[in-house]
Amino acid sequence: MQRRRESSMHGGLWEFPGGKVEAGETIAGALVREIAEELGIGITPADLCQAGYADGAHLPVGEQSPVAITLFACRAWSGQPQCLDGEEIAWIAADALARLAMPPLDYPLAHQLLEFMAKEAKKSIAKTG
Ligand SMILES: Nc1nc2c([nH]c(=O)n2[C@H]2C[C@H](O)[C@@H](COP(=O)(O)OP(=O)(O)OP(=O)(O)O)O2)c(=O)[nH]1
Repeated sequence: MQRRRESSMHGGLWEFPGGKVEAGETIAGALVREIAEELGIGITPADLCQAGYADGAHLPVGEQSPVAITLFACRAWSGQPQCLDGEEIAWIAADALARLAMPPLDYPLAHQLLEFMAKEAKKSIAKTG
């Protein structure tokens, strides 16, 4: 997880690393670029698997935002993550994410990530068992 710069919108809160899709990019292509910029590691679209999605519909009426976030799990990368853009970065266990102070959409994403990981674990047990 990455803690946003104090001076930014949602400053000081923890979020999944990533960022906005630019014109002409795919969502996965934008994530490859953002992860290189923010963490200095190399990932490829082939290693990404969609793990969640959240938009204003996940928030209470009156708190809705125009932002939509797609969450990807990444199975492999090259290099060591460094904090190049935020205040700090940290590995956080998925079941502890909801206790972090995060922007609103990251809570439903953290919940979906737990469900995704549980499904993946079941698949892996079925394959080996
Ligand atoms: N992670 C997260 N971001 C949110 C939520 N709601 C919301 O408006 N945002 C905004 C904050 C940021 O402006 C934007 C995410 O884009 P970003 O990570 O590229 O952040 P940024 O604008 O500070 O960075 P940048 O374009 O300068 O690189 O979405 C939310 O619930 N979670």
